[in-house]
Amino acid sequence: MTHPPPSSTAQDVLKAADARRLILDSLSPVTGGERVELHAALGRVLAQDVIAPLDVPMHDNSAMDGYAVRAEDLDSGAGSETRLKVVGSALAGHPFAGRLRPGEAVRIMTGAVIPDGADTVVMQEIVRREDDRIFIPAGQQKGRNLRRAGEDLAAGSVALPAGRRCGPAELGLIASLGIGEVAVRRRLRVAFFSTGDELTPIGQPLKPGAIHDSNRHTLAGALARLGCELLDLGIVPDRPTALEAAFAEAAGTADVVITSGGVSVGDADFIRELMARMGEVSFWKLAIKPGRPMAFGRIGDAVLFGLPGNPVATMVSFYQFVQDALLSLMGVTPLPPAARFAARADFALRKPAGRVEYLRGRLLRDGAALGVTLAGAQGSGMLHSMSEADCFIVLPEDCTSVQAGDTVFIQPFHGLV
Ligand SMILES: Nc1nc2c(c(=O)[nH]1)N[C@H]1C(S)=C(S)[C@@H](COP(=O)(O)OP(=O)(O)OC[C@H]3O[C@@H](n4cnc5c(N)ncnc54)[C@H](O)[C@@H]3O)O[C@H]1N2
Ligand code: MOO
Ligand SMILES: [Mg+2]
Repeated sequence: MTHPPPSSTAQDVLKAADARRLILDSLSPVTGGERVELHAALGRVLAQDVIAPLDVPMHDNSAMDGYAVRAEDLDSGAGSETRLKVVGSALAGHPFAGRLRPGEAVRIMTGAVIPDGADTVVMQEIVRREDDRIFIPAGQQKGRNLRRAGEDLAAGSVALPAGRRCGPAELGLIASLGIGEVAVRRRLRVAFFSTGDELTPIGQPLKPGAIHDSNRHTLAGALARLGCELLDLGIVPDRPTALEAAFAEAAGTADVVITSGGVSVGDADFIRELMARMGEVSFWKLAIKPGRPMAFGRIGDAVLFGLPGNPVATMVSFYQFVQDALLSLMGVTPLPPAARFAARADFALRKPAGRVEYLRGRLLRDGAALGVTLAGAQGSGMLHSMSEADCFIVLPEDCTSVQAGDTVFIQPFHGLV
């Protein structure tokens, strides 16, 4: 296979934001879905709105442990305290059966249904009790300490919109509605393989110049966290026929194909040409570091990402471009905004203008302020500092230096996956 001469003209280089937009604009969600039981819905994307079949909460209930009373019995001014007779009790799950009459109160616990006739709860701490009598200071407000029926969700309203990815809060909310099964989009099928003659699976001896394949394991982890169905196609050598067969198999079975390595301009870098021959491809030199080369395209209906081989470049490309693309294909709407926070740098460095740099950083909790330090050496093959890091420090294209004390932007990893 022949290669076009390496090109390094400025117009080849795309800004990260433009590449992201180009990718997202070209994608639409996969079709098809299934119904799953609630316990299996974590990480899944709702295919339909979830409508509340009942009010949440279902009844007016108490927000405090105390006494349910009738506000009109109380002295609302600065006068003397009110004396009431305790005629019964209401606990969560055990409503008071009767109706409150003038001069009466019911002992009530948090979550218990407000008895008929009562309209206010007075918290226990401000009430004096003597046998079955209570004394309430003047100045209580009508309607205090009540949680109204339907105040969280009214029956018939949209509890969760289609396109929402279910996290713990969504599972709890769906359960609170008494719904045990939800309609979700089908899982995204993602095929992935590593490319490179030097790559050796764990457990096999390393020949001279060989290394263990790590990218497949980082990708498997990142994809599993997103809830994708994984098709691990292993290691494929730098041989066009082998790569072509792997692409054909992957594109025939998966929605998305992700490869790592072989995407630059070296003599064994065949990915871009193969993708172009088998389908269509936009090859980009991106104005970012690490992760400069990346191939994006399609073979048939399958979306392809040819990620750069350097292990940290693979991860940066995944988090900056692939993750949102996968969420979009999974049907997530709206995509979560990129979480960026300002932090005080405790390091100094210089960088050339022109590329966004994603440095591996470690957050420092320095009193109320957020600080950040470098997580270690920043070579694009160095996974150790990636494992030490809990955020990317994002230095924009036009930044040329950072001084200790400068404000920089960070992306926490927990916002990425
Ligand atoms: N003349 C140029 N050379 C390079 C450029 C460039 O613009 N002009 N870009 C550099 C950048 S930036 C990167 S990143 C790499 C991308 O290279 P490839 O995608 O072609 O990847 P390989 O050449 O196959 O491998 C690069 C490096 O990564 C190691 N690797 C690959 N796969 C794995 C894996 N699965 N597990 C662990 N390590 C892996 C591989 O052994 C190499 O060391 O190109 C630069 N060159
Ligand atoms: O993406 Mo490359 O990692 O800048 O070396
Ligand atoms: Mg290469």
